[in-house]
Amino acid sequence: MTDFFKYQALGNDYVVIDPRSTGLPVTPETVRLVCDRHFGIGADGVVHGPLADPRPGVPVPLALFNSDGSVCGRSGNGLRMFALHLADRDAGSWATGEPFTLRTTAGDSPVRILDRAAGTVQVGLGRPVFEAAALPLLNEDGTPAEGSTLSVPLTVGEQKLTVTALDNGNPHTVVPVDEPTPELARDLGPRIAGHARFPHRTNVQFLRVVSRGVLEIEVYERGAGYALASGSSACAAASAARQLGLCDERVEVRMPGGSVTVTLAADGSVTLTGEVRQVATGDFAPALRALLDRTPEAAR
Ligand SMILES: N[C@@H](CCC[C@H](N)C(=O)O)C(=O)O
Repeated sequence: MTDFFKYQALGNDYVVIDPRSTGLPVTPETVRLVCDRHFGIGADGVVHGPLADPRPGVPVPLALFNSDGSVCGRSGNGLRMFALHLADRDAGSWATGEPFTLRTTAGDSPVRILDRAAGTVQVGLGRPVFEAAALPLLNEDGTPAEGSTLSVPLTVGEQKLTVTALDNGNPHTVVPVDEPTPELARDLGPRIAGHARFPHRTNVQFLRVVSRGVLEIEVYERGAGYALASGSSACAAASAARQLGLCDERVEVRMPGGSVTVTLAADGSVTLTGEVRQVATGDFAPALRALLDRTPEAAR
């Protein structure tokens, strides 16, 4: 039996916990401890699945968690890592390169392993929604905002920003800037992510349009903090740039951990393609397993 399978996508790392390999109770507390980079395995999040026996042609359910223990509806990188996990562990129809579907609280996402040796995996994230109610977004007075979220004003402390917000299974706020830097993401990112106008919080991308075919972003993730890469963030930045008329239907999105390709179809649906790699597989040491089994939820 194997307790965990660790993967990364351009440095955005997740621990896959497969209930067929371990009986570990996956709760917000156990996720926080597993993701702790000093006392646990260390990761930006956990993928828990499959939550039902995988059957060809049937969406495979799974759950996604950020490193702070919060549940998230979709993870462009997490879904692609789990797809590779199914191919690595189960082989068969999961490894043929034929598309299959993963199911999370945000809905169904088609995935496809394009090149197993190179770790090239693709996921479809559907059509993003640029509506205030979808995020949700509040007005400054705390009432629910309505209408489009393209180029809306957002005051953060003394700064008056113009941002584009959207939902692609997760809430995102794209901030066009002249120069995205890690320092900017670490400083302004959390103040936007936890802004009172986002009652569910938001992921944040600082965007520079290099050309109509190349975008550059720095990412501060809701529930995980500064990230070297993020799949749904790359898709959010590309979708916003497309809506604002700033990029073509196929763009390279550059992040500190590397680049992905985002394709924006005429119907608005978004597809992400990029590299995913397995990092490690292993078992929790008895001391850690004892702590994981003793977390409040696990103890119930
Ligand atoms: N890293 C993920 C996004 C994870 C979820 C996000 N932090 C949220 O809470 O919405 C990705 O690659 O999409």
